[in-house]
Amino acid sequence: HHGHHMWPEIERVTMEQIHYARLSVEDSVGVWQLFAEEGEMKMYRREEEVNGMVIDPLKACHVVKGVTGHEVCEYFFNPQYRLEWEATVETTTVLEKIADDTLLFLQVHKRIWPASQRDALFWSHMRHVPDDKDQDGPDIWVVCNNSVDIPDLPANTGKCVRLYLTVCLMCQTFVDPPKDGAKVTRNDLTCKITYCSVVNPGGWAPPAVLRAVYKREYPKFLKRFTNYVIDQCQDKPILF
Ligand SMILES: O=S(=O)(CCO)c1ccc(-c2ccc(C3CCCC3)c([C@H]3C[C@H]3c3ccccn3)c2)cc1
Repeated sequence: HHGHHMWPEIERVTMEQIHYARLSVEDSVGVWQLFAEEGEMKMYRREEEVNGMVIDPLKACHVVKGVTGHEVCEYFFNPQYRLEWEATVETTTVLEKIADDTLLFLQVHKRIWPASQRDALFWSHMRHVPDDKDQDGPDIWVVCNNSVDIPDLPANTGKCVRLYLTVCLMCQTFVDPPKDGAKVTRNDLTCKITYCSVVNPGGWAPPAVLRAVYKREYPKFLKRFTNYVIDQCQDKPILF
């Protein structure tokens, strides 16, 4: 797939998003506000507007027991599971298989009152980031979603307003080695999840309204997704 014309952008955006996901909210540029906290899940946002449109960057940090980062990324990436956990997506279509780990999606999102209905055209790339030099480096899996413009699929021609997104789901897996060489079980697994997203709604909506929708929808979204993965994995062999 390295011959695909989108590949240089996919490579650049994925590596850039991994860099930003790894920055802790403490030492990141700009002020992150904690706007939601539920158990291990902490959600931060920065208030940013472009041409009067809210595009608040979001960073969510979550810790989930009993699954690996590979499993979390697989359920996020693979279109066959999408409609089982994505409550705000009406239809999802794979327009092109760029590679086994890279797909081009066209998604129609459900209308979220009072905003008009949105669609999104984006590539989605899943990658296992090799450990650092030493063996016990972090075991990281990521999925990066990034909007693209395709002349044959122009924005805003039908009923939907085209939104623009850059999303990165980064997962780090930790295994607590069980006593005396016993087999690793799901109880020994901890997955540290960092979810970063910037969504440009593509058309003006009242900032206060959009921020209320973000505040309500993002915690629901990440909780529903992670609970879905835990549920799907619990009686399956571990995928490291
Ligand atoms: O992680 S993904 O790549 C998963 C791919 O399926 C992803 C997640 C979320 C969105 C999305 C799309 C539309 C909206 C807004 C914009 C104006 C009106 C709706 C929002 C804001 C409202 C926030 C939100 C957060 C989570 C779920 C839905 N709604 C988010 C897109 C892609």
